[in-house]
Amino acid sequence: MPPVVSYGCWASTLKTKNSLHRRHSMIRLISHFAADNNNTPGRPSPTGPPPIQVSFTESAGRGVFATRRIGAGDLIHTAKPLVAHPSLALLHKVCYFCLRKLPTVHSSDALTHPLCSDQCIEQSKAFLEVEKRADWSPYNDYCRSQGLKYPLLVKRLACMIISGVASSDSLDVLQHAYLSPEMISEMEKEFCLLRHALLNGGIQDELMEFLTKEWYTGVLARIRINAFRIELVGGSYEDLLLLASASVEAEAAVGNAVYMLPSFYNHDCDPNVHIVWIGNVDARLKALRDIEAGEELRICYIDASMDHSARQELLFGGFGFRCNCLRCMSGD
Ligand SMILES: C[S@@+](CC[C@H](N)C(=O)[O-])C[C@H]1O[C@@H](n2cnc3c(N)ncnc32)[C@H](O)[C@@H]1O
Repeated sequence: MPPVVSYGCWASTLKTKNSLHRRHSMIRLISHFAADNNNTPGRPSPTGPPPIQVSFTESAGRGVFATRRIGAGDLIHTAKPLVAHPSLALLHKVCYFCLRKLPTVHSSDALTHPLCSDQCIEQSKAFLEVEKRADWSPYNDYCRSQGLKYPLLVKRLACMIISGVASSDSLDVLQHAYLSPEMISEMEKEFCLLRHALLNGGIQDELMEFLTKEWYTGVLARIRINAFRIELVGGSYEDLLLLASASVEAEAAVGNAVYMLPSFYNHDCDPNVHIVWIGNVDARLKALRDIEAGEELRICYIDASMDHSARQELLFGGFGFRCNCLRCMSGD
């Protein structure tokens, strides 16, 4: 198999402290992913690691590469979110933890935090204990009125950190967006609402030391580039109805989530991999065609049926890059 990494590039970048940190983070990321994959039913290879690795690309930062041949239609790996949150319009219709359409409600406070199973109750217990201490209506109302969805992910992450189930640097390894001074000052209001909600909920100062404006904007800058909008597919007729009613409320997605490994997939307007959500927020990465060892795996961030200039505009506006995929280079 040809090397997928330029070793010259590794040698020079490894000299800096930053890149050492990056490399350690990368190792952490791969172990995180391996653990996740081994715990997931229906994993692609029960005997070995998934057929991918994260390495540097020529012109799009880090990317995901095949370590062996992958067949069309193969499930490459699955991924659980680092953080997820339902759309505000569907708060009472999907599980507050895994975003599954609610079959039955098991939790005692079903109206504000409906959960779909004992497993979701267990996994959300720690951050919900923190979250339930605060009154979130001003924060949620502000997000609703401004059409903001990503601050909800920051709120959940903050509650996870305070409860001890996540660390304040858990998203640091992800690429961040450039934020203009205007964008940063627009975040002031939501940041203050978040801090006040937690302070008024009696959270001790020492548990909130991480919650600075810099932390808040840094997390949002990463979420902007790396969050996935979750649209469930392949479910029942009721799923389709749920999505239909959601779009009437101008919220087609059941929620948003950030993952570790899927965040390293670069974009291509003619992708060889797609990401799907069947039933809940757990992501499944599947090969769209045969992929050779050493080939980069890419997903499509946007609607690939748009024309060249619309795609370029959306990618530049939303993700801050000019797409260099073969399709764009050919002017298609
Ligand atoms: C979700 S991240 C993908 C992983 C990223 N390359 C990294 O190093 O973490 C998205 C970013 O990757 C880069 N990128 C992804 N697809 C690209 C493409 N087709 N052309 C140029 N840059 C791309 C852009 O900088 C974009 O903002």
